[in-house]
Amino acid sequence: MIGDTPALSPAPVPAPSARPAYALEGHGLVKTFGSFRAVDGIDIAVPAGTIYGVLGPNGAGKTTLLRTLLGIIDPDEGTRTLLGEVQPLRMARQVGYLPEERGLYPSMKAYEAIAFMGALRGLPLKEGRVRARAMLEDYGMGGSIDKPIRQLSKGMAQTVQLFGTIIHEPRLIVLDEPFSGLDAINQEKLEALIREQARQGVTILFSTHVIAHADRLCERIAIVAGGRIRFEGTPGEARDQLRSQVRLRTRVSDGAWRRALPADTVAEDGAWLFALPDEGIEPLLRALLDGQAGIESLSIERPGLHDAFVAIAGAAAAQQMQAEPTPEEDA
Ligand SMILES: Nc1ncnc2c1ncn2[C@@H]1O[C@H](COP(=O)(O)OP(=O)(O)OP(=O)(O)O)[C@@H](O)[C@H]1O
Repeated sequence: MIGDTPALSPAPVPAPSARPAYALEGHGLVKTFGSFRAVDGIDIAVPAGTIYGVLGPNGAGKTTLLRTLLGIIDPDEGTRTLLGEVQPLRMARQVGYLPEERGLYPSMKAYEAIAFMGALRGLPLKEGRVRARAMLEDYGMGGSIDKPIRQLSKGMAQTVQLFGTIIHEPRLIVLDEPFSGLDAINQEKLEALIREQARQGVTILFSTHVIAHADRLCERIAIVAGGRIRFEGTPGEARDQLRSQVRLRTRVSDGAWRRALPADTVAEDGAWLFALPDEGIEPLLRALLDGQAGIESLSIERPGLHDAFVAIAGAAAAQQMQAEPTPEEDA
């Protein structure tokens, strides 16, 4: 949405040593629409230079949270700091924001649209045009440089908007559901682009309802449901909230060894399934060997981020996420 650009009153870029530890901070944020609390008391801190994911189902409050942090909407309660500035809009030229509702002028040529978006964030048009052409060329979209937006596929137009979001080389990039509407190849390219920006020291904050992207990309995540953060930490820490599962297959179906299996063991697809015991696997292994259970296979399965999400945000929220359309359906 090109028009989504606040009035600019740039603050000077601080020297690297003066840069804040957190690119974005929110404390006690509340945003209500009527009596509905879309953001219901959120504390968040996005470390500078990290890739940070806000993960949650539709309606969780992700967009409202991002917009509140950016200063596009004001919270009813709480405070926020963007790149060390308590008035977020003062840092607008240092920020690239890709809103969920995409939109470009259909008659504008692809490179012009990118340069125009850069100009809205203070980049001279001439420089923007040069950069835009190079970006499209490097990305394998050289054939689309001079095409009007209306002739581009939805995914290509989205890429153009993404380039317009980053052309002015912001220090903070905020992307609202950037993967939706992209096919698998372009999702991969976007992941690579996000990693490359992070390598250059840019902070990336993105929202998603697709757990795999967050799992692959993010150093830290916040799981949001019902306007609240239910978990904050690394994807690994989210997984650690759950115990690993043991999957055991035996050649012998019964025997005294069965008493060694934990009480919560269930049978699934011809295997025994149970949570890894607190004391580890060795005592159980010994009992199985002594009892001649005939171990066919035994695996310890670490929970995935999806399992952690189910446990943290609740099965209902996870089901809602699974019901989301695939990129192809989305396109
Ligand atoms: N301007 C508004 N007026 C009234 N209700 C709103 C407004 N903006 C958001 N909401 C409501 O607040 C809740 C959170 O919306 P939000 O867009 O922040 O969620 P989200 O997690 O980004 O989900 P989605 O991915 O579907 O956009 C939703 O129930 C939504 O209907």
